[in-house]
Amino acid sequence: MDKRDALIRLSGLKAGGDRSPPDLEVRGLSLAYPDNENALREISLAIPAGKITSVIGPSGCGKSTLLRCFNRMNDLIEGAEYTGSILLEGQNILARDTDVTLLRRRIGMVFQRPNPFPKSIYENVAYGPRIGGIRRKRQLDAIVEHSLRSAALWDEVADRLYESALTLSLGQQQRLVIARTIAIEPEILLLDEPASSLDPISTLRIEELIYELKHSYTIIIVTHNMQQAARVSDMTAFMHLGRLVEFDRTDTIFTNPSRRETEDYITGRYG
Ligand SMILES: Nc1ncnc2c1ncn2[C@@H]1O[C@H](COP(=O)(O)OP(=O)(O)OP(=O)(O)O)[C@@H](O)[C@H]1O
Repeated sequence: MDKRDALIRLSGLKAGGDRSPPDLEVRGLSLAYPDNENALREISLAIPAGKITSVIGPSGCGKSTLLRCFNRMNDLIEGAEYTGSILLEGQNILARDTDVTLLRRRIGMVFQRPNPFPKSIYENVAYGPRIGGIRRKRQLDAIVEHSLRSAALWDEVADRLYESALTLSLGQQQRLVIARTIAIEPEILLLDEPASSLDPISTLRIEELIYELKHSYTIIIVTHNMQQAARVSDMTAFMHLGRLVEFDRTDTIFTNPSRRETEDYITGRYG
């Protein structure tokens, strides 16, 4: 089995199948936590495939909660209850019988703070493919190199692959986490404020990387940083108090929003 076959097998794609990102559509999604009945209220939106969608809005409006619905991370929160559906290629991923492990392979997530494993740089990236059944060193080497290159980190770490990931700078760690996510070939990437703990230069590198990655993935990014949303995304969703207020092309949201609440937020009148 060559590397591509291995990746295809891991991602559940058909052999020789295309890598065009799948459609993702949210329909009437509501979510309640025990102490917040309206964390999400009747959200509906179609995430365009192969594009970057930003989710913006004031603190506590439900951005991260929405993001976590896409790979069922809210299942891990006791008492979180949701209704509605999210269709991935027409199949409701919120259905009880969804294989959540496979789903999380198809929809990878990167969190706010880099969370590499306390292992070598190589092991961080090889871990997922190995769990997925790839054992041959040559194949793993190829996946590690490809993933690190895709995450724009290879040149900085090629000669120190067996050093601890914790010796990397925070910005490098976040790119490593992105490489680790890419290594299992997801189709969709969820990024929850991926640059918020980074310095401006590392932030710029992550933004450039996100922009590059959109050629291969559908990306949904939660950000507090409106300039970042304006710079990197094709589409922007503005949320407030658990509702989706407006969803449109990013340039429209930032230059000619149709809702007063959106305008107030992007012009800094609140939030
Ligand atoms: N694990 C949880 N348990 C209970 N309530 C939660 C949990 N996570 C979030 N909430 C609540 O749900 C609402 C939405 O939170 P969420 O974190 O999704 O908002 P956010 O827009 O991402 O906020 P921020 O920008 O501050 O990260 C808030 O009222 C929050 O207190």
